[in-house]
Amino acid sequence: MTAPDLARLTPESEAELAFEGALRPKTLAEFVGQARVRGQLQLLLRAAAMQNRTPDHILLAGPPGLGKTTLAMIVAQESGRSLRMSSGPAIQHAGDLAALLSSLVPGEVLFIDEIHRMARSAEEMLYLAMEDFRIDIMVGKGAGATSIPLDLAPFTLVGATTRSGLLPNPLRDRFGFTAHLEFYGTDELEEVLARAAALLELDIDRRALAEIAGRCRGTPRIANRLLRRVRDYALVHPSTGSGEATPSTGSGTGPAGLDAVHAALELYDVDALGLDRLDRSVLEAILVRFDGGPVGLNTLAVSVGEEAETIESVVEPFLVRIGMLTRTPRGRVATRSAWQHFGIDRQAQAGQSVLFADGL
Ligand SMILES: Nc1ncnc2c1ncn2[C@@H]1O[C@H](COP(=O)(O)OP(=O)(O)OP(=O)(O)O)[C@@H](O)[C@H]1O
Repeated sequence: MTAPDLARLTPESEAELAFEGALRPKTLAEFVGQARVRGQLQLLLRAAAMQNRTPDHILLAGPPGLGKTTLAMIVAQESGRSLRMSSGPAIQHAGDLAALLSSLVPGEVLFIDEIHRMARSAEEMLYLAMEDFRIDIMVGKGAGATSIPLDLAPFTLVGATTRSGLLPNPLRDRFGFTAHLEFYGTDELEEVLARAAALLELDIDRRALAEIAGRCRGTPRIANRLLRRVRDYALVHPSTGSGEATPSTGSGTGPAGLDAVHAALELYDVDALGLDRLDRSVLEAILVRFDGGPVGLNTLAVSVGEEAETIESVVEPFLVRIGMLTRTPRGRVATRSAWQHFGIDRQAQAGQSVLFADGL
């Protein structure tokens, strides 16, 4: 049995959703990192407040777990408006969207997660709604069909996407502002972790936090998830504390320390760079089965038994960012760092592949 994927990027259970909810920053000031995006949003919200109008529509683009939902909630909170949440996969017909839009109260913030997965017919309805706060509802079919215009209450749409390239240009152009969320630096992640540890009243030493920060793929969701597993580990194995007495409890084991982090992350199959089982199988497939590449996305997906979309939107962005993978017009190619990280000798590997190709 393989270890559960700690670094998988969507919340996996009700308990995890509740855990994420408890740790979500509620204001822009509490939101760690992404300084440029925070500044841009602040300006946009202040200008709208000064003119007493709904803020412009906002598109949040970036890999999963970087804070898009959190920012949508903050936009509503900071502009003193209520938030309605939906997602692209839940809007499969224009009628679904019409029902949602026509029930918005004036000034409401509508958050559509995974907006790139909305039905095409709904997308087209959204163009008019975003621009003129109006939709046309089709009644009847065929030659007798008529369209009835319906005025909507003004609203702010906040769309989130992990694949902004899939959004049609007319939709992308209707957002007044697009925020591109970047992976977080280790200092920022340490701050995210220190904040979460304080909220969870978890006693953990600074070196342990720094170690987790370096192993969470630049992603706050994974940072919080790893923290939770380390907390479990330290609870079950109190001897993995830092050894320093905790002033508050007087306990001899002290705060959770580096040993707990190393042991918990090894148990959950997260390596020194934060790569998890899927990251490693993608890289190993490229290195061993395809001689380092180039290999096409679909072939790669079949070879590791995973959806191409997951590889493209979840696995690759981080591997590209840490310089292990490049995308070329001919396919994915592993870099020298990837060969080194896996300790595979490129020449020896090429020799083996020739033998296989010759049927020897
Ligand atoms: N800048 C941040 N500071 C502190 N915590 C953060 C930050 N960004 C995200 N988090 C935490 O990470 C978790 C995931 O964030 P969120 O749900 O907003 O990500 P997302 O980008 O919407 O993910 P998805 O694309 O899967 O919907 C939340 O628990 C949130 O508290």
